[in-house]
Amino acid sequence: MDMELLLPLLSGQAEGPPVTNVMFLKTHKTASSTVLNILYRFAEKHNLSTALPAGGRVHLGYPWLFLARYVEGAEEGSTGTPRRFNIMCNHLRFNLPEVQKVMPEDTFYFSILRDPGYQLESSFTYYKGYVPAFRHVKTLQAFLESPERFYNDSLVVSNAYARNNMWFDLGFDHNAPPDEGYVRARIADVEQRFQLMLIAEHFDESMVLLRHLLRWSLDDVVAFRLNSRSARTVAHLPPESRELARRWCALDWRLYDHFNRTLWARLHAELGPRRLRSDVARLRARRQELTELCLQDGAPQNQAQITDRLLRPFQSGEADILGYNLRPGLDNATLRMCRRMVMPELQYMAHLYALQFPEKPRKAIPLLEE
Ligand SMILES: Nc1ncnc2c1ncn2[C@@H]1O[C@H](COP(=O)(O)OS(=O)(=O)O)[C@@H](OP(=O)(O)O)[C@H]1O
Repeated sequence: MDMELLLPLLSGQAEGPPVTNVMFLKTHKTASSTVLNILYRFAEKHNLSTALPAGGRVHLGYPWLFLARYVEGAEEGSTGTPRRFNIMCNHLRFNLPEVQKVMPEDTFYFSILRDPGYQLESSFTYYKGYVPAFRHVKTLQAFLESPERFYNDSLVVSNAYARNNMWFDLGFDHNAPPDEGYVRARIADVEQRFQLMLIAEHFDESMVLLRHLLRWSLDDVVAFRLNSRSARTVAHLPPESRELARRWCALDWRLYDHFNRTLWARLHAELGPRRLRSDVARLRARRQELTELCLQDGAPQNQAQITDRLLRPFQSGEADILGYNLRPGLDNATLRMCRRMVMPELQYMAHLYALQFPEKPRKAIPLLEE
């Protein structure tokens, strides 16, 4: 008997080649940069094409609804139709017909959600000076006590980060009243298009299911936490304020609550509790191994501590965004692998862009040009 053929079955891995056409809707402040790193690494490893922002841009037209022309090289397809890509994962506001112009028909669609009680706090710190609704209020608690004093719903686009940001990213009206029929209809739309919605609070379980559905290897979905804040810049809201945040972002709360429940139902249906436990344990053990192999001090560092400028993450608002130093003395192959795991989003995007479009001017990364 050919053991090679049996191996996927024995390890519980679904049969068939890995899925290589993938669209990830990168929502905001939801652990989406960690997922993007996973997708960029997969694209590079398999020499896949990625739908990258055109020219000097760093996202795909956000916060405007996505258009195919925001993608570099989309217009270069044969017979007048846009070119198709394997992987799409940069920030965009979802607009299915335009996404379908650049992604193949058999694309796997997925996204990630986070409890708005935490997502909004992360957003407040990160976008404090940028979002009109946050600009003139000192704390999120003060904002949540009387949001109508600070929030002008006619500033639809610039205030998108201040209310129901995930709903907005999905392309819906984030100021709509949370009426039952409306909410259910939009959730049904998401269910119809997206094969999977990950949950940031259950990141490892989410990765295990993603890996199973995409038939990827364990290392493909092992990642370090990217874009996290130092403890100093995280505000711990009291439970009442968290509740207010969930009420203020009622559309996001309904979305999150629904997909949190369906994630667990799917984990049990697709994997079962024993396999889930053992897969999560394997994922964590492998991450621990790679932490010891790759990272100096095994923990994230702030901007000033990161010695390699190319590994410094973009900073925003009042958030102190952390990155990593690599262990010195790594051999070339290990260094290459570890470097990609800690490379911040903008730098990795510029790197992929240069690989994919060698004839075009390099993407300029502002924070690296001091
Ligand atoms: N693996 C994992 N599990 C759970 N949470 C994680 C993970 N990776 C990143 N994070 C947290 O996600 C927050 C950053 O989100 P994003 O990368 O989506 O931000 S961004 O919109 O791209 O700027 C940021 O949250 P805050 O620290 O609360 O700001 C990260 O700490």
